[in-house]
Parts: sequence; C-alpha cells; structure tokens
Amino acid sequence: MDDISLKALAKINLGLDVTGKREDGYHEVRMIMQTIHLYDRVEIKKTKSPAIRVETNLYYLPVNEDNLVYRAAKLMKDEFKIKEGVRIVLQKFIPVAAGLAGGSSDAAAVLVGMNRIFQLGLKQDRLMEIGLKLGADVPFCIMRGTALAEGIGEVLSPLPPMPKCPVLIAKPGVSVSTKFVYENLRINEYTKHPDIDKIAEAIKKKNLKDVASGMGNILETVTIPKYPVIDEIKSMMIENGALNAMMSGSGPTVFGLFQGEKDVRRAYDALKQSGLTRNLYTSDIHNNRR
Ligand SMILES: C[C@@](CO)(OP(=O)(O)O)[C@H](O)COP(=O)(O)OP(=O)(O)OC[C@H]1O[C@@H](n2ccc(N)nc2=O)[C@H](O)[C@@H]1O
Ligand SMILES: Nc1ncnc2c1ncn2[C@@H]1O[C@H](COP(=O)(O)OP(=O)(O)O)[C@@H](O)[C@H]1O
Repeated sequence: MDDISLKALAKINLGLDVTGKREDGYHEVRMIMQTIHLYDRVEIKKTKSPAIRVETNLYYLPVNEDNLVYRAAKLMKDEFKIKEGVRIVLQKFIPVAAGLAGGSSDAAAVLVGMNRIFQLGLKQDRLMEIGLKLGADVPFCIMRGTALAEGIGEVLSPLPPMPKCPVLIAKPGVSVSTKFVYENLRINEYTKHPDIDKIAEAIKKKNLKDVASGMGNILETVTIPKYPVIDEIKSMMIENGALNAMMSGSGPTVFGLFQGEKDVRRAYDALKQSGLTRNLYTSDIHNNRR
C-alpha cells in the first residue's frame, strides 16, 4: 500500500475542569472528550524523494513545520528512520483555532496513516505516546470515542458510548489561541467547577438529559468575557430547543446537544438568520474507536 486516505474527526468537550498547574506551565485537567462526525480529509502518499510535502485547501495555513501534519510526519520519519518521503494532501473542513482539535486530529491521522503505509506495526498505545509530543489532545484524537481525560489531557479512561444525538456546531468569526486562554485562567474560591464525575455517570447510565444538564467548561470564564458573542450563541441555541449549549475547549466554538432532528433544524435556522456565526454545521456523535 503506497497511499491512504483518512478522516480526521473533530472533538467536543462535554465537560472541562482545571484542577491545577504544573511547573512547566501546563494545566492539570479533568475533561469529558467526545468525537463528533465533522472531519478533515487527510491523504498520505509515499514518495521516493525523502521530502515531506504538504498541500492544503486553506491558503492561510502553513505548509512547513508550522503545520501539525508536517510535524507529525517529521516525527515519524526521524523516530523510525524512514528514508522515503510523503506527500500529504489536507482538506480542511473543521474550523481552525476553534476548540475542536482540528490540527491535533490531522496530526493523529498522519501518525495512524504512516504506521499503516510504512508497515511499522506500532500499537495504538505507542502511537498515543508519540502523539503527546505534538499536543495534549493528540492521544485522544488517536483513540476517539468517549473518554475521561486527566493529566494534561493524555491520561485517558475510555467511557461507554455517549447516547447518540444531533449536535449543532457554531463558530463566531473570531479565533482563540489555546495558549492565551490557559495563561489567562484565574481560579479562586468563587470559581464554579463543573462536576465531571456527574457527566461520566450520566454517560454510563445512557441518560442524555443528565449529560446535557451536567455540561460545564471552566475555560468559558476566560473566553466569554473577551467574546460575549459566545454567550449570545449559547442562549440562541437553548431558546431554540437545545438540551444545553456550551463552548468547546478553549473556544470560541459553541456546540448544542439536541433531542431530535426537528429541534436542531430550528436552532440551525435561527442561528443562520442571526448572522452571529461564521461556521455553522449540524453534526452527530461518533462513537467508534480506532
Ligand atoms: C483546551 C483543549 C481541551 O480539549 O482543547 P482546544 O481548545 O485546544 O481544542 C486542550 O486542553 C488543549 O490541548 P492542545 O490544543 O492539544 O494543547 P497543546 O497544543 O499541547 O498546548 C497549547 C497551549 O495550551 C496550554 N495547555 C494545554 C493543555 C493543558 N492541559 N494545559 C495547558 O496549559 C499549553 O501551555 C500550550 O501553551
Ligand atoms: N493542520 C492544521 N490544522 C489547523 N491548524 C493548524 C494545523 N497545523 C497547525 N495549525 C495551527 O494551530 C493552531 C490551532 O489550531 P486548531 O487545532 O485548529 O485549534 P484548537 O487547538 O483550538 O482546536 C492554528 O492557529 C493553526 O495556525
């Protein structure tokens, strides 16, 4: 096999809490991670020339070592002394710098894809270890499904599949840097922490309503004051039938969980009309692990 085409799926955080800060500046988290069916397409072709070449449909994305797919390919080449090169064609559909782990998922796809086309025979755990060098969310993007993430996001405990439901994804026309959000997080005794265990319990009981009512993201305390439009989008989703709506990751994307297709359509139409969002997609829960 000389080439492979893979989906790089986005994630949402059904819950996100920060419990401490490490000496290296990274934060200790407790998060409920969920893969959704919104994806980039990553094609990888083996080439005789040793170079890594990247092409993408988004003109503003770098195609050098600043692109996570380039970094992932370089890491695999160096680690496993691969002499050949790769040509990577990246078709982006996941909004960039949105809190949906698009870049991390693209990198995960390159690790998985190169493991296959170069027949390296690496187990998933090993790929996840390598992935952590590229970003805290990469191990989850390799595993997929539903999981409790601890540590800096890399200590993963699989959870049973989240109940299926329509998901509305709405990103306002602003971009947020994850680094900025973590650096500006201030936690004190008044800060409300989401109950991560309650969400995990609701998932185990397959109770969608309790998952929705338990949703919470401590990073909203940084991103929403800076971009109040996030709150407007959340309110609009809830007023139009969402079980609940919340910011994903460091934002600014808002997702809503819905009971059925009719509800999600109503909220989609309302948001489309409002002009509050630049990217608006209906999606759903993707439970299959890799
Ligand atoms: C907030 C989350 C929630 O899933 O997702 P996104 O909003 O990025 O999608 C993640 O914790 C983001 O993970 P990821 O985007 O892979 O992080 P990295 O590239 O490793 O780090 C980006 C920046 O965030 C900070 N960071 C990241 C993870 C973490 N647990 N603590 C941190 O303080 C790092 O210091 C770094 O400056
Ligand atoms: N393949 C990639 N896709 C998207 N962004 C990338 C990629 N490679 C590098 N980046 C850079 O990483 C930053 C964060 O990207 P992304 O993963 O989309 O966001 P988030 O961490 O919020 O989920 C962007 O500002 C972008 O310049």
